[in-house]
Amino acid sequence: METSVIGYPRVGALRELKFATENYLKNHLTKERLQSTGLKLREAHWKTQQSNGVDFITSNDFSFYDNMLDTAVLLNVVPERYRKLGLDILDEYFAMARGYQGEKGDVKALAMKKWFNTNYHYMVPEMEDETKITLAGTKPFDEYLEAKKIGIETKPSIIGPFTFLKLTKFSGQKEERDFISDIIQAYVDIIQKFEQLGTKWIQFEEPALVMDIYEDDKKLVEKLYRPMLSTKGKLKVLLQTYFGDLRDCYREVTDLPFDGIGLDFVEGNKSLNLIKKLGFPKDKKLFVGIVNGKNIWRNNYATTVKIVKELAEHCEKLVLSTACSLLHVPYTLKNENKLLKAHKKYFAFADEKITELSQLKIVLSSKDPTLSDEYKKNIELFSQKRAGQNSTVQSVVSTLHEQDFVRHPNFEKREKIQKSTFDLPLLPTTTIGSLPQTTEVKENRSKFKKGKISFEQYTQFNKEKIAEWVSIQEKIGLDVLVHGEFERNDMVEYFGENLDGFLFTENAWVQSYGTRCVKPPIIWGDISRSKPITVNYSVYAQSLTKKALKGMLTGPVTILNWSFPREDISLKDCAFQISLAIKAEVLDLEANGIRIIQIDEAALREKLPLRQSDWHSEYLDWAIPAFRLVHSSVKPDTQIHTHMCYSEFKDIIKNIDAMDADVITFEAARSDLSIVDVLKESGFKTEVGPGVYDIHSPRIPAVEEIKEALEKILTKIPLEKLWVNPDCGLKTRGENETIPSLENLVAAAQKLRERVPV
Ligand SMILES: CN1c2c(nc(N)[nH]c2=O)NC[C@@H]1CNc1ccc(C(=O)N[C@@H](CCC(=O)N[C@@H](CCC(=O)N[C@@H](CCC(=O)O)C(=O)O)C(=O)O)C(=O)O)cc1
Ligand SMILES: N[C@@H](CCS)C(=O)O
Ligand SMILES: [Zn+2]
Repeated sequence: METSVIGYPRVGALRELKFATENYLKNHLTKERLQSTGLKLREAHWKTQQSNGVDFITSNDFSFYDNMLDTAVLLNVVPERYRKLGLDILDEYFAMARGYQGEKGDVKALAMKKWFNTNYHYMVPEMEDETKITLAGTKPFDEYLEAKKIGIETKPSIIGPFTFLKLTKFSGQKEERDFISDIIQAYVDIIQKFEQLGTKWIQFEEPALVMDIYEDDKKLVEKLYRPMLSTKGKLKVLLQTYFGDLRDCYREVTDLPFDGIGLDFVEGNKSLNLIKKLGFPKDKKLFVGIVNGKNIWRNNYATTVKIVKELAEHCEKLVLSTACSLLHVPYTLKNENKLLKAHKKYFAFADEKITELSQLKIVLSSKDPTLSDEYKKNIELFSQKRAGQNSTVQSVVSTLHEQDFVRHPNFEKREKIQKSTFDLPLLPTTTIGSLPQTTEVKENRSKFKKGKISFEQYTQFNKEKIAEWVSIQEKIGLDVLVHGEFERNDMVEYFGENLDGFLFTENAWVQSYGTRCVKPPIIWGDISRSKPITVNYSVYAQSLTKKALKGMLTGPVTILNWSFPREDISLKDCAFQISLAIKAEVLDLEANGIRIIQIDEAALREKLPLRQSDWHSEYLDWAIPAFRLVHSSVKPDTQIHTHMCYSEFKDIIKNIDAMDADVITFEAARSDLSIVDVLKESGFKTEVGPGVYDIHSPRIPAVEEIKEALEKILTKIPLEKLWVNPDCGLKTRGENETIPSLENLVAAAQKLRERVPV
């Protein structure tokens, strides 16, 4: 039996690529040094997989920013505004990713969106009417040859044409169908080029096939792949799907002349049944996605062996594979010195997952898999009961009542009460919470963690920073202030560190977008709060100003979705446990005089099933209540805000309104304010702050630009419902970018207020 890895992480076990790229972007590192860091990482990654006996090692899974962006550049899908800058290829690439403001021009970045149901974000390709799709790059070929040079035959991976088209934005009059013949030709050229290079296998990634697929899409798949596959000669083609199953198009896909098809048996609930019911073509290899690429718990060998045995009855050629790219898990447990052995043995990061693949290969190749040592050890591990139970929390969750999820009085009454309590101007200005995490802010935390400074010194620094920024915010003229989140490494990891039931890591970084990474905490046991978490800093910050200052919390669904969740209890129960802990924090903030509390639910959509038919039964029916439970007991004049970013909101907008917050801020500028139409059409009741500028770009938005955005929004949203704020938190920005941007935001709001008759 062979093994395959769909993709390997790329940022470096110690985030080498992040630091090199950020230094290059600050002009602290040459292009050559950046390129050589990339090459070293690629080689190391291939060798790790080779030494673990992986048979299908992927190339072109590396990227300096994002694979979707790489594919766009490869296919010549580069909007004219970036070409016009006249930059070299790499800098043009970064301009698309981050925007550009300099001597050559001023352009915004491409839109950024969540990659299916993960916390990874991709750059949205933009097709203009003038775009001519053609094979315009050499990256996949170059990287294939690099691996070959060191003696490793890889399967190059490229986002497939179906997924590429489905995730692309068409900015002109032309539509998807106008680009089909060109995209086919470009992919034919890719196939032929690999054929010439003597490549054995190529992988097309098509996660969009696990979404709801209708007749038109099935026809499109056929239209794209038939001609592509007719030119493949000796080259073998693997169609790799992940994040779900192919229930809508299984027959059509298996009828196409692929040489291998990769299916997901972790998230693909129906994959096994599809094969049992409809069979699997004898001439194709089935790549069995069985090692979870998104969570860090060890693979259960008994379950895997059972599934593989069942599959073997229907398929002749099986290849064991990861269920998706390992991009979504950290590199290795080897760099975790603080996790106890007793905990570590339950986990598998990317490298340990590769070891699991090689163990499973041996286990499954033996006559009786159940007799092998590795199998027995694994059975033993899964038979042990883990510590970490909290019966009080379990019993509170089990006795929750309908009324626990309802806030009184209703929204309309609260809105009136709050308008008079807060007496804010029209178009109140605010920010999303975090303020620049400068080198000093990070150093302060790092010194405290290493024991170089005391808790008092650490806290004192944060308080000084808060005081400095309360004063800056007042000077800028913002109406509702924030304390700045200087004490937080991350909005989820921080709460994980302060709640019972979580474990944390030292180096378990996972890429979220571009050079930015997160260290998701691990949910080990039942979750509870033993002490107030944010009250001291919030109360201190509020004491410095007469203006309202928002208490800042992360919501239960987001804490759950951006952690590595347990697999032994339901997500619903786990979410409710977190709700109760955050609810206690909300009530403490309120009791200590904090009158506006923001409960971020940036990841609300993340675990929403990719298929609409599964939404309610599997997710929304507990995710929305989980949020309502957190704020249902606050007073009518306590204003509850929430915030969301980088997701598709359109189809769940009514559910978002049903969260029953008083105000919601959305990321919008990065996706062309498309949310505004949705808000209007849905009759959204909650007050809203669609972000008026993109915070992931170093660009400083001009007053006029923000004013225009606001004017556009005001054609759809009533003036008295509108808040003015950036897209998301400002932690990734420098102070020199943040202050002028916020000054311009306040000036834009001011100009519009002046036009309103009193
Ligand atoms: C808002 N978003 C978030 C998402 N997911 C989260 N879990 N959190 C989010 O805020 N998803 C959607 C969006 C966009 N995604 C992100 C993700 C990550 C960042 C980000 O800025 N990440 C930082 C790391 C943050 C952190 O944990 N910092 C730690 C450690 C800092 C560190 O590296 N220290 C080094 C020194 C290096 C240096 O830079 O000086 C050391 O100690 O050796 C901390 O501050 O303690 C990143 O840099 O990637 C933003 C948006
Ligand atoms: N309060 C958080 C939300 C990010 S989604 C922040 O401002 O960083
Ligand atoms: Zn956000």
